[in-house]
This record gives sequence, C-alpha cells and structure tokens, in this order.
Amino acid sequence: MLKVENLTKKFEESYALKDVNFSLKKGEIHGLVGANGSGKSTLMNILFGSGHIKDTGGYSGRIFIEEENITISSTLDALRHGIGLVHQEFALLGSLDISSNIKINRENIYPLAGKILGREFGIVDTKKNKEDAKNALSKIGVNIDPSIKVSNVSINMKQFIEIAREIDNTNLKILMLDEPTASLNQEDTRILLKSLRAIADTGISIIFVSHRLEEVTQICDRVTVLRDGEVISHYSKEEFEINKIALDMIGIQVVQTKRKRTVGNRDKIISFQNVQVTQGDKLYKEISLDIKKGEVLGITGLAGYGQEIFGYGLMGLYDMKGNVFINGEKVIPGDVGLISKKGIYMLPDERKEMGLLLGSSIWENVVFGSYEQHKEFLKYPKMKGLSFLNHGVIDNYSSKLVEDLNIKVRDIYQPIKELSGGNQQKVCIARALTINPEILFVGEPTRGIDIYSKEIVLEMLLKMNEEKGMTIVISSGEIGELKRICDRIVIMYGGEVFDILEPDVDDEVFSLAISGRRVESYEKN
Ligand SMILES: Nc1ncnc2c1ncn2[C@@H]1O[C@H](COP(=O)(O)OP(=O)(O)OP(=O)(O)O)[C@@H](O)[C@H]1O
Repeated sequence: MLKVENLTKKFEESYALKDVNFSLKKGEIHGLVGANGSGKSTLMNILFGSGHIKDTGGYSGRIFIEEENITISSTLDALRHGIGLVHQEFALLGSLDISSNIKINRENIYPLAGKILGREFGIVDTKKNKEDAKNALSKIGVNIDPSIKVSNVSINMKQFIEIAREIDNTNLKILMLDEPTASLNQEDTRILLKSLRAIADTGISIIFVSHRLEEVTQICDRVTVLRDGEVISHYSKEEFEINKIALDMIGIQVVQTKRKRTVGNRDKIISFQNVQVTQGDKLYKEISLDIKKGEVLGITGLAGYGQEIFGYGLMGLYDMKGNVFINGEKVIPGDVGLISKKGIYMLPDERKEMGLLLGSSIWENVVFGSYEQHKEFLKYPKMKGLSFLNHGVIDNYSSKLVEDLNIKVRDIYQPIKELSGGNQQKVCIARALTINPEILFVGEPTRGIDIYSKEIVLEMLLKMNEEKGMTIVISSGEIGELKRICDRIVIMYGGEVFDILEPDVDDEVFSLAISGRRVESYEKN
C-alpha cells in the first residue's frame, strides 16, 4: 500500500528524520514507536501534507502508494491519495453536532442544489449525514445519537468521532492514528482496538502510533522503531518482545519507579465537604474528600466520572459550591488568587489548555510564574516583578531540569512550539516542579510521554513529595502507575467517591471498583 524510501526531514540544521525506509501492507496495522522527539509525528505530518512541513523546507525522499511514486505537498494531496490522520489534539467543532463534524467537507447535498443569481448553493441533507455518521461510528463499535452536540460528549467519545470522520471517507486507504488510546479508558480502548482490527480487515492500512507498548504488541502486525529520526529496527508479530522494543527505542533499560511507602495518620491539608460541582450539563453532588498532608493521592475512574473535579473545581475551571477547607481555613472554590497564595498549583490534563506560552522559549516556560518561589531568578528580588532577571541562574536551572527530565531540545532558547508533543508535556511538568507548590494537582502527568521519560516524571514527583513534603494529587487513568506511586487511590464512579483503596490491593478489586462493584458482590455472583 505504502512505501517510503530515504525519507529525510531537516529543521534547520537538525534532522527530525534521516533516510527512513518504511512500508505498509494492505490491511496491515503497523506500529510506529519511538521516544519523544524521535520523529513519529514528523513522518505522519509528511504523509499528510501538513503545512508546517512545507513551510520549513519540505522533505526529501520518495513516497509510493500502490507502486505509484507520488509527491505530497498539501493535505489535499494526501486526501486525494486516501491518507487520513487523526491527531492527538482534537480538531472538532464543539458547537456542531456529531454528524456535522463527521461529515464536514463531505456533506450530502440534495440533488436540487443549483445556482441562484450566479452563486452556487446547496441544501445539506442532514438525514443522510446522520445515517452516514451513525454508520461510520458503528464501524468502530460506537452507538450514539449523531444529533448530540460535540461539546456535550466525553473526551472518550471525541476520540471516536475523530476516527469516524476518517472512516467516513470512502476513499480512505491509509489511516494514521497518533496515540488514539491516550485519552480512552480501558473499556473504550478495548472497543477501539477491536474495531481497528475490523477496519484493517476491510483492506484499510493503519499506522498506529502509541507509547503503550502492550497495546502496540497486542494489535499490530509489524512494528517499526524510530530513534532520533532513524529506523532502528523492524519487528513482525512473532518477534514482538516489549523489553526488546523498549530497549531499541530508548537505548537503555527502563527501570520502573516505585514508592517506598511511609504513610501513617496524617493531618488533613484540604477537606472537601459535601461539595457540588457543575461541568457543562453534568452535576456532581454531595462529594466529600479529605486530602492528607504530604501524601501522594491518586484519583481514578472511568473517563467522565469526575476524577478531575477536585482540582478543576478548586481552581475555578468547573463551578464548585460547598465547604472547602485548606489547613482548616475555609476558602471559596474558584478564588484562584487566594488559593494560589495558599500554595496550590494545578496542571490540567488537557494539553491545549495547559497554558504553554507557545511563542516563548523553553526557559521562559519553565520559570514562568515562579519568581516568588525562586528569588534567585531575579537580580533585585526586592523589586519583585520589576526586577531584571538573573539570566545566569535561570539558564543553569532550566538547562539542568531539561537534562534531568530528558527533554529533547536544541537548547533552552528554542521556541516551545518547535518541540514534539511529549517534550512540550515535560516542560509543563518542569514548570510545575519549579513552582514548587505545597499542593500539586496534576492530571494525566504521563500522557503522551515515552516509557523512559514516564519513569523520570514519576520519579521527580516522588522526589518532590519525599524531599520537599509536597502533597500531590494525581488524577489519571493509568492505574498501574498510580498503584506504584500513590499512598491511597480514590475511585470515582458515577460521579461519586465510590471507594478509597490501598495501592497494593489486588488488581481485581480495582477493576471491580472502577466499574462500580465491590469484591463481596463479586464473590456472591
Ligand atoms: N517546526 C519545528 N522546528 C524545529 N524542530 C522541530 C519542528 N517540529 C518538530 N521539530 C523537531 O523534530 C523532532 C521530531 O519531532 P516529532 O514531533 O516528530 O517527535 P515524536 O516522535 O512525534 O514525539 P512525541 O512522542 O513527543 O510526540 C523533535 O526534535 C522536534 O523538536
């Protein structure tokens, strides 16, 4: 179906891809793996004719589709050749319904469409659009009313809608998926993976990019490993071995981080008492939770069940009402100024909303907002915000953090918008660590991050907890990670705190709790 030969892409003097050879068979699911910044997105962006490839000098090398040597210089070229891409970041229009999003630019038009006063016009056949949308969604195992507005659906569902939009294209030959399961819960991941196999069986070829090697080895027919823009190895199904693939990706053995647990009875640092949280048309009622000083608290559950509501509510991203106490003192949720002064910082899980200063450099993003905590960043600390910055100190500090967190950059002056997604994510973590809050709320801290850097990020969080006594609240769907590093894990179910579990209880207990059941009822059944 596809063959690329000596594909090379340079950004100024540095290679993002170097002489990459890669092939994709008809109906194959091909895993593309590599550390953050290894060139996966660049490869897909070239194949999808992304503007930023052209704007930065194009690519060299040859691309063949079904033996035909083609040039891809625009998205239109890619679409014409039947290539579709689903990005990590969603590009849906929230104010439109699901079917309008799926049929965008491919709307069904009534045959009576024609010309009025010389202008072309058409009337959209919304009924047919809905049928098509339903059909595309059913191919990926989803049954939902396509008239629902996209702004009212969960992140899980948005991912399915994005994929359905590509599937709806009858000309589709190659579907490229950039971390399609990163925002899905376990059940939806299972549904998606199963559907991808069914889609591949219809003859569509799939490029599957993911940092979750278990999924890659489960679903793919072959895997190609990239490291620093070069192909390091190819594997076919019978040769798959996660450790071997990981070693090829990173170059060194990855050691899993684990917390040495030392919790005793601790004082409450934050207490949510019967709070009510509203997010869009969702309402969470009568929620209570105590967070203990110095603990690492995990919050998990199926997507949409509210694991993020505490941080988001406290910081005013969702509307929270009710009694919230910080160190025994009542605060008004959403009063961000006061809450920040009390040493609370939140890093939300939606990357786009993380507040990266996209036009600024890495160092600016790392130290932004932390001059209070790091007076050494200022030449004249007494002048506060009016002081010149102490660039020597800031440069050393940012360079060290970039190195410690394994962030792949040219130098700390590089604009953050030039970094790969995973490396941008790590800069967000770097900023949170620099702000050094007393309490850190962090959502999905390892999403989009490669297996090696994941461990570094987890290790850094633990270090901040152990050495600085930082209380850390992590909302995440990565239960395995939470079990390794948390003191307690809150399970949200149906918009309530369903249970709080010790991290070393059986996996089975966790799985049951996540689906709203308890062990006793399981045993009875
Ligand atoms: N516009 C740009 N200018 C300069 N360098 C760039 C630009 N876009 C990407 N790069 C560099 O190209 C390299 C490959 O990035 P790419 O986004 O392809 O990595 P990736 O494998 O997709 O990473 P991730 O797993 O983090 O998504 C990185 O070093 C990145 O900094």
